[in-house]
Amino acid sequence: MSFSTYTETTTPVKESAASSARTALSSSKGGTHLHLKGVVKKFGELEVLKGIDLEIEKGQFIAIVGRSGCGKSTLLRLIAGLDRHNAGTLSADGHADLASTDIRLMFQDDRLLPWKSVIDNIGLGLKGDWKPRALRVLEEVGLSDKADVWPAKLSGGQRQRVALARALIHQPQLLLLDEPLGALDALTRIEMQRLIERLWQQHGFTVLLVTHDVQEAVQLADRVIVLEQGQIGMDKAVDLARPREQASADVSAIEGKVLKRVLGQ
Ligand SMILES: Nc1ncnc2c1ncn2[C@@H]1O[C@H](COP(=O)(O)OP(=O)(O)OP(=O)(O)O)[C@@H](O)[C@H]1O
Repeated sequence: MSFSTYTETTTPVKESAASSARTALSSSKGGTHLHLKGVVKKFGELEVLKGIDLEIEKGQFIAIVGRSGCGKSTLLRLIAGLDRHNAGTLSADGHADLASTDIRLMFQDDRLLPWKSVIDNIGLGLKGDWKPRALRVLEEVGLSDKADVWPAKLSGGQRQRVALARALIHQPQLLLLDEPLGALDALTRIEMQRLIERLWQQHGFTVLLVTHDVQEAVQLADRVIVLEQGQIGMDKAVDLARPREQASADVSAIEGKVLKRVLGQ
């Protein structure tokens, strides 16, 4: 995937024509969206990803968990096109690269520009009459009244909502979330989890969420993938009705299995 087709939510340098023209994806799942085959990533002598094979369906919510340093962020960065893999292939919708897929990436650090208002952060890099769309996505994330506010005046949770809005305005097909809720307090985190789930259900984009929180993974995802030592150690389907109660027996049972695997027990 070339850098020209990828824009981080931090630096949305272009408005993708494909994105504007594309109607919202159907929320129905089906068909392979993302296909990774034998993906290897090395940093010098260190082989971080050792031949990842992964098929993700359109509209699926995937959570990636695993011990610190197992390669979760590296995998996301390869899919985002921020880094190059050493071997294997990554393709989307049958194309030999990810060039035709609109991908947005969101980090734990919201990376808002402090010298721009909320709405100007959302419209960063966009051309034409983007303000009505920016106001719409702000409404979707529950911040209609914050359009003209400086980021410094917002709470951590509100800033992450703006970061989400900044991704949403591009109508992404694939949303990559790298520990986006890691720095939030427990209650704000739950609110954000619900928001992400609702937006995913409404928009139908595919989500890859990297998280350290196994409970969060099981609560939100259709599949939880455990990365261990650069390989997929577990690929667990979570076939539970939504919304899922944090403390429900079903969630806890799957959480226990995944946690065991993460801990290598
Ligand atoms: N640019 C880089 N140069 C050299 N080594 C790197 C680079 N990026 C990551 N690594 C190494 O690759 C391994 C995997 O890193 P990565 O950030 O993908 O792990 P992670 O699973 O996301 O960890 P964490 O959960 O702590 O965020 C680590 O050993 C890390 O030090």
